[in-house]
Amino acid sequence: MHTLHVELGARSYPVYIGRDLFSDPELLCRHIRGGQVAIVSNETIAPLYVPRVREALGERQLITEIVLPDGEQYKTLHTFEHILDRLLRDQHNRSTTVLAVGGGVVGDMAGFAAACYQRGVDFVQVPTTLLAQVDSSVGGKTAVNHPLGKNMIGAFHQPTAVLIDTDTLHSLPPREFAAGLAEVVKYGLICDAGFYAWLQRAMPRLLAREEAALAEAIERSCALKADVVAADEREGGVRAILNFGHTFGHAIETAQGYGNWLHGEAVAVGMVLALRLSAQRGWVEPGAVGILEELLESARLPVNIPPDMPPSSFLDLMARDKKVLDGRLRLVLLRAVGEACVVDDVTTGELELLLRAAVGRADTTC
Ligand SMILES: NC(=O)c1ccc[n+]([C@@H]2O[C@H](COP(=O)([O-])OP(=O)(O)OC[C@H]3O[C@@H](n4cnc5c(N)ncnc54)[C@H](O)[C@@H]3O)[C@@H](O)[C@H]2O)c1
Ligand SMILES: O=C(O)C(=O)C[C@@H](O)[C@H](O)[C@H](O)COP(=O)(O)O
Ligand SMILES: [Zn+2]
Repeated sequence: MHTLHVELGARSYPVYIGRDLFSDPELLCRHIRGGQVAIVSNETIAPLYVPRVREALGERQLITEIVLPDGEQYKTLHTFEHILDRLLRDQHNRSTTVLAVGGGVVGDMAGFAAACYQRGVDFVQVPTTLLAQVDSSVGGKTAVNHPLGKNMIGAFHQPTAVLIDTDTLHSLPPREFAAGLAEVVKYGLICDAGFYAWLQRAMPRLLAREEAALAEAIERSCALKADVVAADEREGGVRAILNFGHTFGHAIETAQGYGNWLHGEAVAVGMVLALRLSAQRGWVEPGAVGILEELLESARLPVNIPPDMPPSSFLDLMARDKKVLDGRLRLVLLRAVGEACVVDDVTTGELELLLRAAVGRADTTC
C-alpha cells in the first residue's frame, strides 16, 4: 500500500492506494470517529462493494445504507435532498461519518450532503472508478448539477481520508475506464511533461489494466493533484489549472443532457480544443495537438465535438463557467506541454474561429 497526504493544516488527510484495502478493517475504522455511519452508494455499486465495506465497519450503533439511482442525470438537488432525508429520518447526529462508495457522482453528492448536514459532518471517500480514484475523491470539491450548468451548486468540504482500492477497477466497464484516463492525461499536460511522455508509452498496459501501470498512474495523478490542492484549496489561483479542458467539456455535458457524454469524454474533447488554442498562440508546437488526439484515441476517447453543437451553444454555456470573473471568460491554456496557465484575454473572435473549425470535424460516435 502507498500512502500520500493532502497537506491542508487542520484539514490534512491521507490517501491510501493499494489492493484489497478492506481486508484490514482498522484502516477504515481509524477514520471513523463515532458510532454512526451513513454509507452512500448507488444501485450498481451497492451489491458489488458495500458488503465488504460493511464487514470492515463491524458492529456500530447506527449504519444507514443509502442507495442512489445510477447516473449523472441523478446528480441533482433532488437526490441530494433524498440523502439528507435519510440522514434525518435515521437520526444521525453531528458525530456521524458519511462514507461515499462509488464513482465521482456518488462522491460529489455524498460529499455535498456531508458538507451541509448539520452544517458539516465527517466524510470518507472510497472511490471505485478510475476517474474518482485519480481526481474526484481528492481535493474536496463537492456539488450537484443544475440544468443551466455543471456542478453549479456545491461546497468545498475535504474528506478525512481517501481509500483507493485498485481491485475495484476490474469490474469497471471499458467506457468508464477510458473516461478516467482523460483526467490522467490532463495531469501530464498541465504539470508533468515526463508523466505525459510515460503515458504515451504505458497506454497499452493501462488499457490492459496491468496492476503496476495502474498503481503508477493513480499514485502520480493523486500526488500531482494533492500538491495543487495544498497550494490553493479553494481555487483562488493555481487550482484552476485542474480545470484544463473543462470549460469546453462542461458546455458539452450540459448541452448534451447530463449522462449522454461522460465527464471524461467531454473533458477529452475540451483538452483538444484548449491545446489547439494554445498552439494557435504559438505556445505549443502545432504537432502537439495531433499527438494528444492520437493518445486519446488510443485510449478510446473522443477528440471531436458532438455534431449538434454550434459555436453559439458553446459560447452561451461557457459564459456561465464558474471561472468567469468580472464578465471575462478565463480559460486554462498551455504555455508548453506540462505547464498550464490561466488567461483572460481569449477573444470571442478567437473562440468562434476555433469552434467553427471544430464543427467541421464533429463526431457522430458518442
Ligand atoms: N469533485 C471533483 O473534484 C471531481 C473531479 C472530476 C470529476 N468529478 C465529477 O465526477 C463525475 C464523474 O465520475 P465517474 O466518472 O466516476 O462517473 P460515475 O460516478 O457516474 O461512475 C461511472 C459508472 O460506473 C459505475 N461504477 C462505479 N464503480 C464501479 C465499479 N468498480 N465497477 C463497476 N461499475 C462501477 C457507476 O455506477 C456508473 O454507472 C462527474 O459528475 C464529474 O463532474 C468531480
Ligand atoms: O479539483 C478540481 O479543482 C478540478 O477542477 C477537477 C476537475 O476534474 C473536476 O471535474 C471538477 O469537478 C471541476 O470543478 P468545477 O469547479 O469546474 O465544477
Ligand atoms: Zn474533471
